Amino acid sequence: MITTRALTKRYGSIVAVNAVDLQVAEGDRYGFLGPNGSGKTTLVRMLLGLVYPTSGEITVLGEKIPSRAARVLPQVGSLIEGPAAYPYLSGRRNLALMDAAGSRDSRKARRARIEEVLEQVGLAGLDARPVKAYSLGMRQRLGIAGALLRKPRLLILDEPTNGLDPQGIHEMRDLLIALNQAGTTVFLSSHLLSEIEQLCTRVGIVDRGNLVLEDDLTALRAPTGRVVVESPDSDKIAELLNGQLSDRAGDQLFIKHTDAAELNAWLVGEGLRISSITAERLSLEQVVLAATGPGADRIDGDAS
Ligand SMILES: Nc1ncnc2c1ncn2[C@@H]1O[C@H](COP(=O)(O)OP(=O)(O)OP(=O)(O)O)[C@@H](O)[C@H]1O
Repeated sequence: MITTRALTKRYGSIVAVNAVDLQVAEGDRYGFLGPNGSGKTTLVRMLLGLVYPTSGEITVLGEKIPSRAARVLPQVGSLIEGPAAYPYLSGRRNLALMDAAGSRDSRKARRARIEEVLEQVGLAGLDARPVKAYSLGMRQRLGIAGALLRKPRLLILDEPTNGLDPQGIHEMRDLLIALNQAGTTVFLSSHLLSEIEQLCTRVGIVDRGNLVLEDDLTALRAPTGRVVVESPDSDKIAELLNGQLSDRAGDQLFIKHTDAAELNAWLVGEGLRISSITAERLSLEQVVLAATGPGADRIDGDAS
């Protein structure tokens, strides 16, 4: 769906995007995660042919960008830096104007398409109020509705939840998951760890213009090979499993073992009491910290 090879953008002495190799597959919900100023907007703009790379290659839907942008972009919906709309016109009128550009269908078909996208984004009951009276969440959804008019195979969204309240963030997440399940590949940038963790199937982590890690979330969050055991008998367990004990924090023991159920059965068989036992998995935050080092505290962990 999207591939970049050694994609680089320099602004004078600033390297905004540095030799990035990106791989987004059909059906992904891909989260492009990085702190403010790490080059996300620049990369998104390059994907859409709005900014020209200094060097490197971009392929979107099998075609080179920017040279073949005119062929590809009709199949791509996008939302960058807040949706643009005419503030004194209604949402429907705005969508009609977006749709009019490039549509040869009948008026009836166009009206039906507008109602369909409004329904998709949860704005079916929209009245005649001008867009300037909308909440930010409504404007954001109207922007997505505009992006959906062309029934895109791919949605590219730059910080789609910026400025939304927790309810708005929740609705946007549900909307993007529903669109993805209906067949649309979603690529979005964000500086919010929790947003990516809750929404995405694949993640690319960018730090100061460099893609430092790219993988499926399930692979990043796979079991580490340790089991975390909490027990009032932690001293006895630590003694018994001395060779396998990898770490300890009070009554919490980190034991080298791949099967929590098996270990549990064995410990119980030894007459030891277990408060909790689970296979250890890293949080996305731990993965990001490991990939980027101390600078990663600039990525916000909290979406609210
Ligand atoms: N047109 C420009 N001219 C000069 N420098 C730019 C330009 N656009 C971006 N930059 C610089 O490139 C770097 C990356 O910026 P970019 O906006 O792509 O990051 P970002 O991760 O999207 O950040 P944010 O989330 O704040 O938008 C920054 O240092 C920025 O100052």
